[in-house]
Amino acid sequence: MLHDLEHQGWTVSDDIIPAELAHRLLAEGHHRWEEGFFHAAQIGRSLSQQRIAGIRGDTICWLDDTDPHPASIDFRLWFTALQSTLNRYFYLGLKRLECHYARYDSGAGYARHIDQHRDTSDRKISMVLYLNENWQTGDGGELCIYDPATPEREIARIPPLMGRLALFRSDTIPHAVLPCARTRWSLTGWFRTDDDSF
Ligand SMILES: O=C(O)CCC(=O)C(=O)O
Ligand SMILES: [Fe+2]
Repeated sequence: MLHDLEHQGWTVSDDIIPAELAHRLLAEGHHRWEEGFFHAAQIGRSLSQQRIAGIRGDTICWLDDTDPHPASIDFRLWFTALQSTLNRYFYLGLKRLECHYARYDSGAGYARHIDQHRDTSDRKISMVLYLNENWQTGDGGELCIYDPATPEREIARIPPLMGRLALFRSDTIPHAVLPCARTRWSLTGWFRTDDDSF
């Protein structure tokens, strides 16, 4: 996995996250959704933020340090250990992960983009954990990875299966979410090199 991340800039694993943790995270996502904690996702940063549903159709719910949800707390422990591994292996100096639930309604997707914002390089590694049970071929919603040198060229199409984890470089890897045919759940995060601003 680390080898692929190093050499091709992205990697996928189906067994790195404990299955019971993924199921608890999905249940927690449903709960947060039902309680009304999701809001429309935006594109870009602060003042330039805009919502263009045609480009990015998900609604999101950020995790924060003070969340009392047991599954989130366990997930935080888990990705902190992953962060240590990435730092040991790549000397990246990662300090924290910012992370949100994402829920794509049927018909929604996310057009091709790169995760690192133009004016800051603090996002180093992107992580997406998929939380969809019984996802079928016709359900769409695949993560598409494109060639960094030729962004029109698709090099992988990854169905968002329950417990699957994708990791990729935030600065170089163009990717997109194809429109899904049913509700699509995930947790998306970015390992960053800056301190929390609070
Ligand atoms: O959910 C995915 O597969 C990718 C989401 C994504 O690219 C993003 O939120 O920046
Ligand atoms: Fe992205």
